[in-house]
Amino acid sequence: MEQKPGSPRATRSPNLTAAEARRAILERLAPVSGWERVNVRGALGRVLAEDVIAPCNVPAHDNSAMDGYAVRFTDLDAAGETTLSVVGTAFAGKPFSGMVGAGQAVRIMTGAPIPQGADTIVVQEVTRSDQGKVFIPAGQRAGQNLRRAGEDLALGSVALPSGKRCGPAELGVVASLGIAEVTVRRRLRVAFFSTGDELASIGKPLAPGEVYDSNRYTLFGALSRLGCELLDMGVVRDDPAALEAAFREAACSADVILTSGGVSVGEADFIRELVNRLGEVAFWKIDIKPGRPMAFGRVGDAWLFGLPGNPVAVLVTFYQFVQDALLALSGVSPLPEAVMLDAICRDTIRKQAGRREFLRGRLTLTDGRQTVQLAGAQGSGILRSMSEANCFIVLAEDRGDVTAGEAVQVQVFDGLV
Ligand SMILES: Nc1nc2c(c(=O)[nH]1)N[C@H]1C(S)=C(S)[C@@H](COP(=O)(O)OP(=O)(O)OC[C@H]3O[C@@H](n4cnc5c(N)ncnc54)[C@H](O)[C@@H]3O)O[C@H]1N2
Ligand code: MOO
Repeated sequence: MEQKPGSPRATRSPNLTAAEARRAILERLAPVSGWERVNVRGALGRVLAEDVIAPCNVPAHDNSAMDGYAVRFTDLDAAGETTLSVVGTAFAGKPFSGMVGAGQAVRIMTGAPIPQGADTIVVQEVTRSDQGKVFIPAGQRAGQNLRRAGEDLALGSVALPSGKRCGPAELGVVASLGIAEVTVRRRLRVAFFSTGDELASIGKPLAPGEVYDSNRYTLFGALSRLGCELLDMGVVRDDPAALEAAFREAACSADVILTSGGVSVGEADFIRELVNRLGEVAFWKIDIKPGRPMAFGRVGDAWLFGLPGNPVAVLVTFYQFVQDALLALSGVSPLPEAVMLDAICRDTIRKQAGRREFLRGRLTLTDGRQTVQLAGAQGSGILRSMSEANCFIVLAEDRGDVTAGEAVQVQVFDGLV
């Protein structure tokens, strides 16, 4: 259809935007089927295939949040000091079995069950004790310093939902319920290889014009952290027959195929053509930098991500598109949201409007304000600045140059829990 000159579509690039590409990928993907039972430690990094229902309350009983005295609130003088007789001691794991009667208190430790009759804990530091008596000052609140049974996880409730990826906190939650095994989705199988005649394997001297194959190690790291089952297929030469054989083998053995290199328009860039023949290329150009040529599609029953060869473009496309796709295929739901922050940019940056740019940045707190600066040179072959960065500076499509002192959005690399 003809476009009116000046209308937004008339000037629009035929490539997808980053958001369109993410959507196009994610709307096609459904989680792999298949599950297994694993023990608590084995659940680290795995995705729950069913809800974990609490078989008990956590905590199992009302208990004290502080070291102090368990008392009856009605005994306390609101206006002055109250003297109570100490009739016993309650430890975590060694409850006081008697009853706290009128005018009585029980010495209690953090975590110890609340003795019968008591309803309030007075923290030790505000009290005095002498010869079996404890003196409680005015100003206590009814029910203070108590942790209720089930206040963390209530019996019968969903402690962890299906689709949750287990990190350290989830392992702790499962263990706190006394559960020894959980049901998780099977691991995603990912086959990956580097393409290029110039690639040399590490440990060998470089011939003229060669570079060491670093992308396969970067991808190994990124994929291992996601808990994928890996099929490392090495380096495949820029030879259509060798590439076809590699794709066929990968498609038979994996859910996902990841390649790097060969997706641009050079004479040795065969990937797109080949995938179109063996399956389907859904798209292969995104208006981003770095990482503009990235092919997404299918080969046989496997999903294909043909990442660009430049080492930084590999990581940018992996984090912006592939990682969430792999998580979605692994059954993670909902997908984790990227941590985006506003920060004052300390550098001036030239930016071409019409594409989304991801720059490597270092985010710091300077004089109480979040500020970010470029983490070194930004060429898409310069991996060192990636290793020195702790965030991407994300410049949206409609943004032009950034002048030092302006606010920018950053995407923080790491989650903690
Ligand atoms: N005429 C055009 N040229 C290029 C375009 C374009 O649109 N038109 N796009 C540029 C962009 S952007 C990128 S990114 C690259 C992507 O090209 P390829 O995916 O075909 O990648 P290669 O040409 O194979 O390699 C690019 C670069 O990266 C090095 N490389 C490749 N694999 C590895 C590896 N496993 N480990 C380390 N380094 C690797 C390779 O030696 C090249 O230097 O194309 C631009 N050109
Ligand atoms: O993907 Mo390229 O320059 O955008 O690295």
